[in-house]
Amino acid sequence: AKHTALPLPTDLLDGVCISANSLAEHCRWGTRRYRLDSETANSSNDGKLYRLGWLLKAASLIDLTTLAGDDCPSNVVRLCHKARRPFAFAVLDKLEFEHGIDKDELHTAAVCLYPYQLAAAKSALDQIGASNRIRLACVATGFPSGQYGLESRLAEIRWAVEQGANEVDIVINRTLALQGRWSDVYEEVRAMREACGPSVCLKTILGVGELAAYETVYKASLVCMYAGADFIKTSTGKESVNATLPLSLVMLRAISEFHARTGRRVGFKPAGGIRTAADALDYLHLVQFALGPDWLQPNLLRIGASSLLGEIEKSAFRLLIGRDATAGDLPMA
Ligand SMILES: O=C[C@H](O)COP(=O)(O)O
Repeated sequence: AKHTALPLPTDLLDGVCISANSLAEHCRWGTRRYRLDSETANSSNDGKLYRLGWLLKAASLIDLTTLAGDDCPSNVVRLCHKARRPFAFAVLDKLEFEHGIDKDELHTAAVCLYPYQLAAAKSALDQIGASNRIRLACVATGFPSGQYGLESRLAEIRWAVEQGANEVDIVINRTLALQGRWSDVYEEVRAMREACGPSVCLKTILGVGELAAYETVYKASLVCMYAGADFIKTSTGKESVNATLPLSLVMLRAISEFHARTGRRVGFKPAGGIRTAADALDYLHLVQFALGPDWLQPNLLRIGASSLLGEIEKSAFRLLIGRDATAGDLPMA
């Protein structure tokens, strides 16, 4: 069951103060720990398997995204196929025959699109028998700016749900957040929660790069969770600053605070600018450190990314096949 809104405690946002130093220290440490260099990974079998395991985990958490003005059914259908078979056949065969991994179990968590592309994606996923494995996510509410009247933003959500979206990624109204009008942010997100209905997953995008201060990111995170968000998401990918480790840590601390106060587990979705395999592993580590290993599963963690999967595929190819992939090795990338 998806979350419902809870009343916003009146003193919730009083005295919030976040030290930039503690965030920076932790994020530097996190980065060092998971960046196995390719030499270590190639020379030691343990290092190789360790890295491979984390790469497969990262791939399984991706919301494979296309959000371009020139999206058409052709690239949307290819994206759905890629989500279902994320790696080249040479990689899948090695994983199956040498590591006992069932290649049917390897796929991304979701595809994420504009609402207009939902019909094409839904029919592609149905056709390849993947609708029960890969979630159909779409952005809504005047993405990416959110600078539209509430009624039209709510109508977009309803239309997306009618088109078959299982998950809706809304943007919060950054104007209200920057003005500190938290009860208005809460009411808007609560209305969006209602527009999704009880079975559609609501992800709230904060647009952290536009929120100006760590405290604002923390408060926006809490307000969205009280309003019924199932996930809080960093960014649209369209701001000039998107996901970063320190801003993510602020959101993870808010998730932890919310969990302590209410017993509810809310998911986290870093998105925007996460491109390399090492970036992805940094985020997995950060989440594991801040919230524990329970959060490393698709109902509590997603990575929103358009090009990351191709980089993970190249890393997996190098580890398993022992050379760099050429364009012909990765036909659908
Ligand atoms: O939600 C996902 C983001 O829009 C993707 O951003 P990206 O293209 O920088 O990976």
